[in-house]
Order: sequence, then C-alpha cells, then structure tokens
Amino acid sequence: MTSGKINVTVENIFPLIKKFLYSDHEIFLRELISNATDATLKLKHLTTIGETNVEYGDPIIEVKIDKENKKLHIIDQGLGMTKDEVEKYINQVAFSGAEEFLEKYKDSAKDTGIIGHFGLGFYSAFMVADKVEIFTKSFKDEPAAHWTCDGSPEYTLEACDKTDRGTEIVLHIAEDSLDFLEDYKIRELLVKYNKFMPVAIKFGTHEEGEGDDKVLVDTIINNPSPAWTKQPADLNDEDYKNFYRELYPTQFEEPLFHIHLNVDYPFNLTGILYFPKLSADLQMQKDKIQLYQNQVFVTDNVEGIVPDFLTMLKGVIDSPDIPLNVSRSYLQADGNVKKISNYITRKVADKLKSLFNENREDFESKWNDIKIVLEYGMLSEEKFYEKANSFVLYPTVEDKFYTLEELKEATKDNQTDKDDNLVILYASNKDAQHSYIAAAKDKGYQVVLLDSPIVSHLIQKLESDNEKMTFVRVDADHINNLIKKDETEISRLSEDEQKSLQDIVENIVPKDKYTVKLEAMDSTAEPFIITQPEFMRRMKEMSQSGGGGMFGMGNFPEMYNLVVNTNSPLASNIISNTDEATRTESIKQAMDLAKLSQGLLKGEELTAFVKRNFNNLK
Ligand SMILES: Nc1ncnc2c1ncn2[C@@H]1O[C@H](COP(=O)(O)OP(=O)(O)OP(=O)(O)O)[C@@H](O)[C@H]1O
Repeated sequence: MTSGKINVTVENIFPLIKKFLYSDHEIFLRELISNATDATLKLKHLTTIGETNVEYGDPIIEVKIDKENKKLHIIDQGLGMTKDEVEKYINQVAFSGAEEFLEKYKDSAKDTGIIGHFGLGFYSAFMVADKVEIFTKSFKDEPAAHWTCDGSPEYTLEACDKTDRGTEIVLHIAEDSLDFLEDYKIRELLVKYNKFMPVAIKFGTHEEGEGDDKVLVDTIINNPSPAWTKQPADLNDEDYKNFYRELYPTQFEEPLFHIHLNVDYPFNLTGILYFPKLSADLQMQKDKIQLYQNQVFVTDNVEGIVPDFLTMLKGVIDSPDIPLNVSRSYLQADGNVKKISNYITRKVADKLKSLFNENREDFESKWNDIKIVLEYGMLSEEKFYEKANSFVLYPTVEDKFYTLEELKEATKDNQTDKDDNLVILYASNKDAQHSYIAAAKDKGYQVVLLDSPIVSHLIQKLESDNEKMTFVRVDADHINNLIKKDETEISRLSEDEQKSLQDIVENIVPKDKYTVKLEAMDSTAEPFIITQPEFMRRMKEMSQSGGGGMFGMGNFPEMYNLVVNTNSPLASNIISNTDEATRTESIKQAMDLAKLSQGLLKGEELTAFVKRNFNNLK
C-alpha cells in the first residue's frame, strides 16, 4: 500500500471545497457522471480505432444508494485506471485542477453568473462526502487499484481485487448532506443534469409485464440520443413535437414551430429552438432554453448567448465552444459567443421567411403569438430588422394582413396628404377607439391594429427608416386633420362668433387638461371630439416603456385637445343660447359624451353622468 500527502498549496483545500458554491453542492453528481461518461466514450473510441481488442459491449453507468451505510456509488464500465494512472490523474492532475479552480474563483463564488458550472471535477465529491473511495480496474491487463481519502490531504492507494473493467466511486455522505441518500433527490438531479447524456444511466429497477411474465428491468434515466443530436433529414414534425414534450413534460401547449440548429464551422453548435405560444403573462414563462455541453446540462440561463429577443423561445442549444467559467460581461465580449448569437438570429430570420413564403395563411394565423418576439427583435437587433421587413405583418382592424410594402401600396392613393406624406393610421385598441376607427373607415382609410406594448418604439424606428411615411393613431386628431388634404371646409360662424364660442367653452372645460380647438368640419360630424396629439402621446408611451430619448416624459400629465366642430348644430346653439344655465348644461353634456367616446369618463364623473341622464328621462 502507498500512502501519501496530496501536495497542498492552497491553505487546506477541503474545507474550501465544502464551502464553495454553497447552493451548488448538487453539481458533484453531474461532475462524477460526466467523468464516467468520458471514461466510457474514451474506451469506445479506443475500440473503434483498433487500439484495443477488449469487448466494448453495451456499457451503462449505474448510480446506487446504500442508505444503511450512508454511501452513494457511481459505477461505470469505462476504460478504468491503473494504480499509476490514479496517482497521476487523481492525485496530481485532478487535484491541481481543483486547486487552480478554487484559487481562481473562491472570491467570486457568489457571482451568480455562469462561474462554477464546470471545472471543479472529481474533487467536487468532497462537497457532500467526508470520505471518498475509488475502486478501479483498467482495460489494460493490470491489477485493480483502491484509493481512499478522508477529506484531509492524506490519501492511501493500494491494489484490490476488483475484476470487472471500469471505475466505482464510493461517496461516504457527510452528516450535513444526507439528503443525497434520498431516492427522490438523486432522481431529481439525474433528470436535471443527465437526462440527455450519451451513455445509459441506470438508477434502480422496476417491474414490467403482467402476471407470470413480470420481469425486473433496469430503470434508465436518460435518453442517450436526443433529437438535437440527429440530422434534420431524419426527423419529422411529430419527432420534434415529441422532443418538446420530453424536454418540458409539464407543458401541454404545443409549440408553433421549430428551428433546427446545426453548424460545425467556425464553431460547433447543435440544438432545436421552438416558438411557443406566448401566454399573455410573459412573467409566467418558466420553461426556458436549456444550454448543454456535449449533452450535459449546464444552465437554463442563456442570457448573453442567445440574443435577448429570443430568450422567450424554448428548446435546447448544445455547444462546447461557449466558455463557462467566466463572468457574463466577459461572455458577451467573447468572439465565438458573438458569432453564435448572430448565427441564431440569422437562422431564426431564415426560418420565419421560409414559413411566410411556404404557407402565408398559416403564418398569418400564428402572427398574434409571435409578434412580440419579432417586434422586439426588430428593435434590438439591426441584422434581424433588415431581414424582418419581408415577413413582418401589419394586420388591419379587419384582420387583413399586409407586409409594410403591401401596406404602402394599398394606402398610397387615398392616404397621402397634401405634403406628399403617406399617413398610416393605426389603432391600439379596437373597442376603446371604435368611434375613431369608424370615422376613418367612412373615409375609406385602412386602419392597422398595433397593440403590442413596444409599438411606439417600433413605429418611431419605421418612420426614421422610411422617408415620407408617418404613423398616426386614429384618435390623434379629428378625421379631417389626420390626413390633411387640400380641401378646407368653410366655417359657418363669423370670426366674432368663433371667438365667443371659444371663450364660452374654455370657461367651462378644465384648461389644464384640454386645449380647445375650433374646426370647421362637416355639419354631420360630431360636435365635440377629444383627441390626443400623436407626438406627445407617443413620447410619453416610449418613456414609460423604457428609453425613447424623452426621459421623464412618463410622468407628464395626459394632454388632450377638445375639437369643437363650428359647423355643428350644437355650436350654433351655444352661440345663440342666452340662458347661461342651459348653455352650460349642454356643453357639459357634450363634453361628457366626447369623454365617453374616448373612454375617459370614469368613476365619480361617470356615476354623475348616468344619474343626470336618468333624471332627464323622468
Ligand atoms: N470514472 C473515471 N474513469 C476513468 N478515469 C477517471 C474517472 N474519473 C476521473 N478520471 C480521471 O481523472 C481525471 C481528472 O478528473 P476531473 O473530473 O477532476 O477532471 P476532468 O474530468 O479532466 O476535467 P473537468 O474539470 O472538466 O471535470 C480525468 O481526466 C480522468 O483521467
């Protein structure tokens, strides 16, 4: 037997390992199973290249709990180690690896980034065990070895009588980690980290069959060849849907479509992304994109790797080319990671384009579920914006879908104003803006429905990229002014009469909220109309939803115009009526009706309005 002292340079490494990443103790199992998988795949490689003629067979990795003796076993049938190799790989390589890792990250252990996802390796066993044993028999014709270490730098290494090839790691679970002797706990970890690892993992057994045919079979935790490792040509739609269910067993909604990622130059990346049906409550998205490295789960926080606007997608990406032991800011500056993020953006845009081209009707039916992602993408990724023009849709209030070019074509004859600007009218809420939409439709105008929360930012961008095109919400002005044409209505009131009308109305309407504007309109148009000027409203919205350059606008009071139609019978009545009480009453009534039609009559005012009108019916 050899015994020795591991060469400690970091002041006692074991307590450090125990403390390290306190919340992440569970990763020990992933590290040990990764080692077992590597050892198995290495042997497979050696047999395929003819380096050895041992029988590879159908190896599995087994995880076994021995609750009574407080032990956890991880057993593989991989290439094993000779005594010399244990000395070299465990006492030297693995130890110095762990040591270097700790030295580097002990101060940043609290960093919530990707740090700590990989690297501690074999010695992470000491996060949960106070004694670790290795029984290992190499595929080479040499005696088996037995290594023990009780958490002090001293270890023992001796020959043992293990006869079958491979390595068995035995963890003597520490008192404060007895959780890891619970079936459910280990199962949960295996499912979380090892669900798609490339070597079969056995955890327990279960019965299969009926009556006398009942047999005990191994319970295999993982699917060693998940869909993303296969060629797209070998998978059909059903396979993709099945994989979605495998990935998110608690998700019952089907995905809208998928994108298979598969590239090996200049970086290596595979994966499948899914466009989910987005629920109204975006905060509820608990199923996220999962990041793997060679089929080992790393994290479901893909911030910085997947472009922001795509983090609402679901699925898997697997790439060995993403550095993991680094902080988020370093990650974002990494050249490979940038390329990966650009590649994903391009693939998503290409897929959307082909869906649009292949089956436009289907694409239109999915529009409402995907628009937020696309609109956000147009705003945040210039490369996506450039491609998006050919498939992003602008639905009208009547559910007709246009691309921007089609919309321009459909509106240019009727909606170009006297200064040669194309005015695109839009509504953000079909019900609330109903009367304004109806007025626009009467004129034969198209009204598009833009109701996502970031629309004000998007139209701002579209305007700056499309000369002589402006977006105006239907309630931004009265109908004649929304798209200014040359014809002007003549006012029936004299200038003196207009002046007196203005004074009378201004005296009654609250000045801090409404600017009274007299307009000569068709006599059948509504006498009082409340409008909300486009510019102010848009800046306010942009400021409320973040950015937009109008810092602080979000707190501005709402400003409205009260447009009084000087050609309406009511306007004439107000002028000619000399009884102040009834005049005031009719202005208040007209004002309330205008508010009602803008959705502004609420609470106490609404109650008073209803009461007053019922009284009038008596
Ligand atoms: N189950 C095993 N079978 C055979 N060799 C093993 C096994 N576990 C560990 N080893 C050997 O010990 C070495 C060190 O393992 P350790 O987990 O510390 O680091 P690693 O796997 O090389 O890298 P990483 O830091 O990514 O885990 C391995 O490279 C391997 O040679």
